[in-house]
Amino acid sequence: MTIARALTVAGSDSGGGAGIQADLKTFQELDVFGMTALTAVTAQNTLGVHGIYPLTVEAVQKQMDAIGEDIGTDAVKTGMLFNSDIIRGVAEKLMQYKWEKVVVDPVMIAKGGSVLLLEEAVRALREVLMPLALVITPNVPEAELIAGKSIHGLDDRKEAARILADLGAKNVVMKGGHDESNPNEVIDLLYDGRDFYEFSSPRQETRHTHGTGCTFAAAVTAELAKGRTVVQAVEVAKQFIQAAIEDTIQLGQGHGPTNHWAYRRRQAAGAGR
Ligand SMILES: Nc1ncnc2c1ncn2[C@@H]1O[C@H](COP(=O)(O)OP(=O)(O)OP(=O)(O)O)[C@@H](O)[C@H]1O
Ligand SMILES: Cc1ncc(COP(=O)(O)O)c(N)n1
Repeated sequence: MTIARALTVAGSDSGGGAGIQADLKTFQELDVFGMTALTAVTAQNTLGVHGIYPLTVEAVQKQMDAIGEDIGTDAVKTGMLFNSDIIRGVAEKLMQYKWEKVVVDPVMIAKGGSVLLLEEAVRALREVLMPLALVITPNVPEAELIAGKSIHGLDDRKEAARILADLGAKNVVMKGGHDESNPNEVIDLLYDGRDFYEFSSPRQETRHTHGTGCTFAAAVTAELAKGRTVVQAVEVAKQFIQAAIEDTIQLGQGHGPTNHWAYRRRQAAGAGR
């Protein structure tokens, strides 16, 4: 039996809703064998981030070597990278192993405001990592910072997507969760350097959205690992995150995690009809 493989290079969320925990759960639910290279450990729950403990560049690179020299991978996702040294170290390994299906989720700030990417690292993200990205998945504040442009509504998002593509990302998915210009819908916008594609869903009224960004990007990565096109992968990821947000599981006292089982259960229920 052959199985698609995916590697996530990201931080650990002890609360299980975001970071490598969200990525592994998503890979598993989409029938992809998940592997990890940890960049940092966070002490985190639904109320916020209570501690950040970054790993050394050597530790991150050794983990990537362990995968590259033995198991290999069909796609790679990057999440919380924390500082410019880690970004440069990760970029070096992506090039060494010629991993080309690379999804960069430019994680910067956690829900409660904690900094998951130091300010000094934004330049390295822009200059070193973005040119290696097959897909980059910024939310609105991340896109504003990378593109150096304020964003209000869909036209601004399109303009920012063009700027990000000019920085080297082959495909840009501008996520719409933070775009409050449309109160009824969440539109994720894909730009492939030529055309725009819109993926829309009803906006859910919920505070249980911790880890939506990680989960969405992990689903894109899993589908790419299985050989889907970028458009197909984003389509599945949108359905996956919509199900995970709708079928809420209500854990913790703050921003709770999403439901990583929901998509598979819906598929199974649909197949049984
Ligand atoms: N209220 C919502 N209703 C439906 N879908 C949503 C909602 N909020 C976010 N999403 C979806 O979740 C994914 C992540 O979107 P968002 O723009 O919030 O990214 P993010 O800010 O990186 O995530 P997070 O808020 O977890 O940090 C996108 O696919 C988006 O469409
Ligand atoms: C370790 C870690 N990585 C990423 C995020 C952001 O998660 P998201 O933007 O998906 O809510 C997080 N809160 N913790």
